[in-house]
Amino acid sequence: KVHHHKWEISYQFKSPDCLKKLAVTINGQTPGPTIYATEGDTVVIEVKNSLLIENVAIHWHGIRQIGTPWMDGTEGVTQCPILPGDTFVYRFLVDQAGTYIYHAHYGMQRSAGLNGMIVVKVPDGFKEPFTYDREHSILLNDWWHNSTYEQAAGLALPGKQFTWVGEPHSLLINGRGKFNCSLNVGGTCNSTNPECAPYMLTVVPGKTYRLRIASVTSLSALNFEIEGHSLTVVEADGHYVDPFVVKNLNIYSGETYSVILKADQDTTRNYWLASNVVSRKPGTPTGTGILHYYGVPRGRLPTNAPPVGPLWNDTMYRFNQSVAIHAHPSFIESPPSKSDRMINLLNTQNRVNGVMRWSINNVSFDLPHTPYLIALKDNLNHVFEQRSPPDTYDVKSYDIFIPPVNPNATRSNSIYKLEYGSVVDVILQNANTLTANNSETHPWHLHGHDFWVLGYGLGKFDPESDPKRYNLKNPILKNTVVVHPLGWTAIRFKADNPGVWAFHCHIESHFFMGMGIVFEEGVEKLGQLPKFIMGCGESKLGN
Ligand SMILES: O=C1O[C@H]([C@@H](O)CO)C(O)=C1O
Repeated sequence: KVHHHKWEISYQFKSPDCLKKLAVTINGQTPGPTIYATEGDTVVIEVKNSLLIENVAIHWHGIRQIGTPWMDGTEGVTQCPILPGDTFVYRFLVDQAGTYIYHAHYGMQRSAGLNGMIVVKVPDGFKEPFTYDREHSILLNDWWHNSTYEQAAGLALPGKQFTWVGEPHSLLINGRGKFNCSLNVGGTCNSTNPECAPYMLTVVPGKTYRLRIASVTSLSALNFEIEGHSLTVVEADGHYVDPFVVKNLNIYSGETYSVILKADQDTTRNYWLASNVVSRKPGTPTGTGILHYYGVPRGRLPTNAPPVGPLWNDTMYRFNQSVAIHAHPSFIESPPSKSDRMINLLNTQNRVNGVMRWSINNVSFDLPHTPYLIALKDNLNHVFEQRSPPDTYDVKSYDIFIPPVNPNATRSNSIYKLEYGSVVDVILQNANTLTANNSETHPWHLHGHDFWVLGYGLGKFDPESDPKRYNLKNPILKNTVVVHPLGWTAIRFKADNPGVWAFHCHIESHFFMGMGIVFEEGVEKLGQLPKFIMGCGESKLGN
């Protein structure tokens, strides 16, 4: 089956947290419409860019784009941006049931509001390893009142002019939050605006629900809780997991989960849905919604305060939840037992010519203006640096517990070329930032593949002993994985999807500040590239 969608992207005034702000919308909405399809279907989205003076590109996060690498929607990597007034038609196969998201992948545009969910159902007759009566989708986000231009410009300024984006003003649940309007006297905040009425999840007593939960936050790691109810985690990034019960779910930007919720508590009251910042010192109030028991007046708020989540700096709590996730016993896809190449990536915060950057093995990533896919196919070798970035750093002696001894890094747009069909291990190592006694959480997202999560550690990765402890028995497959503060995460994937694929921290400001790399594999296997992805930089429309 082919699903056709017609989207117009435009700026509109929106009040998701009660304060009026220009937001990038899809057909006037933010979040955008949910895309529904069944495994094996084709989705066609005709995107018209009606932003007045801004380009756009849309990434289908978690969709592997096997055979259609030019549909990945990553500006600078797989396509030229869509110019104002132009229309671009995305067309791709959804080959794997599960919960996915879409969002802008151009500059820091995602945080302006261009995001939404993709729900891919299992084919008729397929039995999932759990049952439920109904399903609902919950999209979590963080939200700022200043524009993404202001944010991006501030991050690019040198020295003291550097302006960090700061903690979000609000947390949104399905595009709804509540800013405290008394802090905006004389402004445009209106707490009675129906646009910021809390999201209400209505449940019928005794019924069972599948909640598809996704995070498109620009910065925040979140903890999601439904007051008084436990959640059974059953899916992560499109893969069934061995079910496990949590009081609340830590969810990092770019991740998706399905949880099972039973409406089995006191049916004479309503309960809070709560989204709290974890892993950074919170500066944002709890984002709330309502779990509404059918029969209770909709407007009746719980009289108690909403849940505040775990301690924000309880890394162990989050680490333990990460390691609790395993593949479902009936759906184990075993990883190859060995890898052909090991890439050790050290994540550090640095300065390059006075500008604050993030780097990987001391290389801070810059996107070129000619998309790699086109440059590689057309042998435009001069449009990006041809020297490969380093596969490793001084793993043995680098001290991750102190600010970098050499705070300088270089900027480069060089890429990693992978042998087609080879098995690649990547070990991501977090270190101390430029500030003493500080290390951050980074969710890394790989385009074009799912990878096995072989292991997590806190502290320094030991290349001798840690690989011996890798989970090769029932590792989960994911497209986004967290690296905990001062910790490491090891993943394995097969480089078998011809194309060029970004791999980066899903914190939007961090990728903007250089925290990412790009893999190339098997581009020579691709036929002629479609012309409509071309026309920018040195890629000529007529090529
Ligand atoms: O990239 C970042 O910069 C700031 C801070 O380190 C400098 O202001 C921060 O918290 C980040 O995550």
